Amino acid sequence: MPVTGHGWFTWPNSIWNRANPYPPECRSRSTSVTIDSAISTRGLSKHFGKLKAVNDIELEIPSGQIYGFLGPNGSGKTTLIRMLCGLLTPTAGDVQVLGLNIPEQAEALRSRIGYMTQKFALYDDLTVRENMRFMASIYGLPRREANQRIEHLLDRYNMGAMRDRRAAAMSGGQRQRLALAVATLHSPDLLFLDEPTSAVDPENRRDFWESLFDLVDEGKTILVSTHYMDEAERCHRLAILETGELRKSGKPDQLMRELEGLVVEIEGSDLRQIKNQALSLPQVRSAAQQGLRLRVLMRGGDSQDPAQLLRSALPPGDYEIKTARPSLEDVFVACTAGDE
Ligand SMILES: Nc1ncnc2c1ncn2[C@@H]1O[C@H](COP(=O)(O)OP(=O)(O)OP(=O)(O)O)[C@@H](O)[C@H]1O
Repeated sequence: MPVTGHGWFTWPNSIWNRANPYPPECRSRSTSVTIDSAISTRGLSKHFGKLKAVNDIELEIPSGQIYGFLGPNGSGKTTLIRMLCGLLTPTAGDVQVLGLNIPEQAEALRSRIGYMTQKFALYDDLTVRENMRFMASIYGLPRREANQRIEHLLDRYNMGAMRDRRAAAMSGGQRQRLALAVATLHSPDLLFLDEPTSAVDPENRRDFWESLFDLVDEGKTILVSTHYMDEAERCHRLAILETGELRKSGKPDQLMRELEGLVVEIEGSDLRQIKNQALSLPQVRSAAQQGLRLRVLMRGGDSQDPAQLLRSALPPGDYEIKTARPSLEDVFVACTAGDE
């Protein structure tokens, strides 16, 4: 039967089998990794010609958690994930994943990770069960074990009734569930999810995240890339990326707390005009309207209370100024060039 999808493990074996595809200057210098780290990188870089797609990234990703890469299009999320999986050779740096040096030991890593791409990598002409059977054979699962896993996952992800449906005839949310089932068929310790919710509606996104927390509850580690703030906020920890650089990392609530006192909301009429006036002040980093309010991020470093400062700096008018709780979007704006 002809297939139209692109399976991850159908990529050339040469990717995996090269004895040591790493350039000598970036072979692993250290083999020590703390027991709680699923992933550890030092000076990790990938350059495509002059473009620094990923530049000098240091990461320590704990096991048993959901770790997020938050960044806009082109910030290097996919490139980073592909290097961590051993699918792309770094230009420089050290990578350890599950205690293995990558890419040298990528072959040994292969059976311990699952990878779900934003396009879901399904075979449209195969049914749900055929997709699963095919991937089980690629993972090398014995027939009996494969059948048990397939039945378990069909049940777990509510796909029993659609087992004979072709992937092409499934909705976005159903395809997403199938892609997650396929990526976890071989019970990997570590899951890489590259923008897994970009093609699904909010309800399916919510269910999908619940499934991720179930997997974490079973001891899995999950690395997920996203450009949605609300998704990033669900992660235990995250790294904010921009133009291949790591701008900030930490727990979402800790990152938001760091901005406490610097976010101000203005409610009133003529918000577009107030926005321009606010942006002309040197203490204002950014201003963006959200419904009936103008959200203003201040630069900090000033001893005066930001709300008070704005009240005295803006011309009098029919509006109210209040300090607001920082959001992850504020964190993102504060640590990227999004305000410029
Ligand atoms: N094989 C390649 N050759 C040349 N440039 C590349 C290659 N792969 C990625 N890039 C470039 O590297 C940069 C980072 O791309 P990457 O796909 O990693 O970003 P991303 O954050 O995953 O983006 P998106 O959210 O759009 O998927 C981009 O400028 C991209 O064009």
